[in-house]
Amino acid sequence: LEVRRALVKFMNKISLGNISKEVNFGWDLSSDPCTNKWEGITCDSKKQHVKNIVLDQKNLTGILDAAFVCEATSLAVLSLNENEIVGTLPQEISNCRRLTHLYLRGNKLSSNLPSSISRLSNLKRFVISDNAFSGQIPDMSRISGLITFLAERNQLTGQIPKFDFSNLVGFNVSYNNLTGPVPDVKGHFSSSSFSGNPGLCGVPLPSICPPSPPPTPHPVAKKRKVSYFIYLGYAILGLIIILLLVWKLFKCIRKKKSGSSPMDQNKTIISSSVVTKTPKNRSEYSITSSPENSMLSASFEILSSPLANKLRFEDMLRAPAELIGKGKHGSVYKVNVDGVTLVVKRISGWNISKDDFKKRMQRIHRMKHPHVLPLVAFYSSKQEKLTVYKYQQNGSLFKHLHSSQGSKVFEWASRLAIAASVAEALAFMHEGLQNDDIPHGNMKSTNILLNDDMEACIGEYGLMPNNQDESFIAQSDHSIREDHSVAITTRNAFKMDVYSFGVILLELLTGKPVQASGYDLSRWVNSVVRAEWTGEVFDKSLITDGTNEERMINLLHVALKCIDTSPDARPNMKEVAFIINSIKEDEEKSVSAFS
Ligand SMILES: Nc1ncnc2c1ncn2[C@@H]1O[C@H](COP(=O)(O)OP(=O)(O)OP(=O)(O)O)[C@@H](O)[C@H]1O
Repeated sequence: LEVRRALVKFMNKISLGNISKEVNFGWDLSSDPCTNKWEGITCDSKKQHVKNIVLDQKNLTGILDAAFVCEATSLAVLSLNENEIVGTLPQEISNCRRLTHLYLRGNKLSSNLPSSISRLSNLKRFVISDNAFSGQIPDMSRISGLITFLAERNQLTGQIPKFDFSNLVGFNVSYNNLTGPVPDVKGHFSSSSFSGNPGLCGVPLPSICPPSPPPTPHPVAKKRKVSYFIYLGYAILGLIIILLLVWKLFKCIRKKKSGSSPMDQNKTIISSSVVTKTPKNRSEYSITSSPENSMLSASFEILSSPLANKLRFEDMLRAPAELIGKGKHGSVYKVNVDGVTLVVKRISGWNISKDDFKKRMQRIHRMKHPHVLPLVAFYSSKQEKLTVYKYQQNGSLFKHLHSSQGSKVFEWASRLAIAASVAEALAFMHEGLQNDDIPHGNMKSTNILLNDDMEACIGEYGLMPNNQDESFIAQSDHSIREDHSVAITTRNAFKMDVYSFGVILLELLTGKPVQASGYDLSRWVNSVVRAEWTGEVFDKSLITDGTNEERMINLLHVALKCIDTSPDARPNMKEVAFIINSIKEDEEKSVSAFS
């Protein structure tokens, strides 16, 4: 029964709940996959174990949940060719230990191939042609029985790993972005197996590889050469130390003479504390060598916060910085200044003038709400925009919901409290900033932070370009990009926040992370609800905790309204906050009635 349940879940996910209603299709809990011959399933002769699942060309548009399908531990053939399956090929595919044939040709699968496929030791045929897989091909050299590897027309990169070409009868990696030399195919394959990869070279391709580095010298000569280099290294090191000392001495004398500003010191300190990328060892957010050097402090604005009273820009830049995140919209550093831990966000890719950014930050700062993380300070120059917040050691909502350390704190009452406070805070910000056209722009569970009392605070408000910059938003917000009905206008930018808030509600209710985009989760929930399996949507831990299902359904309805494909049909945040608060009040009443 366990296997049957897992297979139904697999089908539910891969078909997005649109399971065929045809008689004899099967794939439901009331029949048996073997004796009732579910569509596409072949079992062993005793009709006890599922051996093959072949669902080619079945209009499947969901995601492939390998953990569920691999509960059928005898599975040997999984064939899902010519569908429209999205998402990734999950690591759990290696749970299908007996798998011999995996066919995924002609789908919309993307992202890296899981390294776990190298553990599928019984694999004979592996076909992933015509998808959008990227990243490196995992090492499959240990799969001795592999006879076919077809991966043409994907976006694979890196070098071709080791294969035993003498065993392979089919091999094709053409039309990817692979690089480096073609391995020795022992004459088994022609150039058509490798063509369409501009970075590949060598036989059987016409392009010749650049000469390899000269052969390593004879051991004795090499040893002599090595010791020569060691001595030379010492000499250079000595010279560098002497030069450094002279330079330091010179600097001290000059400082004494001219009483130089502490700014001069930043150049070295920042460079050593933050990853360097740009030439001349400028740090990622080093601004000292920019033309605006003299205006450095002027561009840094400390906002009235008890935290920031003593904060100086120089100290912040001088402090050791740890890179804790690098997203599409910038890098985030954790910095400790005089015992206070701060988070500095370096915003990238936003063409906003220094003055506009300054006005925007000041405007946002005036909107104070207990559930919005206050800006401690910001820096705005032509090239650089930085914002400073207090570090929240309890981390983000994302971490608590989805990381393996996910704590018990996240029972229903906490989730409801988080939903209510975030909705209220967002409603407050929307109301105050409507006329200034400043929505949040990037609402997601990593931007909901939990303060010392484990209360939710919205972080990074308004750090996204205004929606006038259509291309930026279109790239950055998948939910919007996928939401074809949305023309990106100023008017519905606030409704995009509502959509994203709806996705956060779905994360709270389902306990499932957003996969490639918020749209995936919305689509899945919508499909399950349409199929009248609403109960299936909810996080198992909520169900086992005995959470009141009616209130969960009420919150789910709010979420579904928020993620309506038509922005006009979505409620505004004030309405959302009102309903969530009434659900919360109901909950509190019922709890006090029981206690
Ligand atoms: N004030 C803060 N305190 C603690 N952690 C924070 C704070 N601000 C951000 N973080 C965490 O730092 C990490 C990186 O933040 P960042 O904003 O770059 O990530 P992101 O939201 O996933 O990406 P992006 O904003 O670029 O789309 C996230 O995990 C986020 O939860």
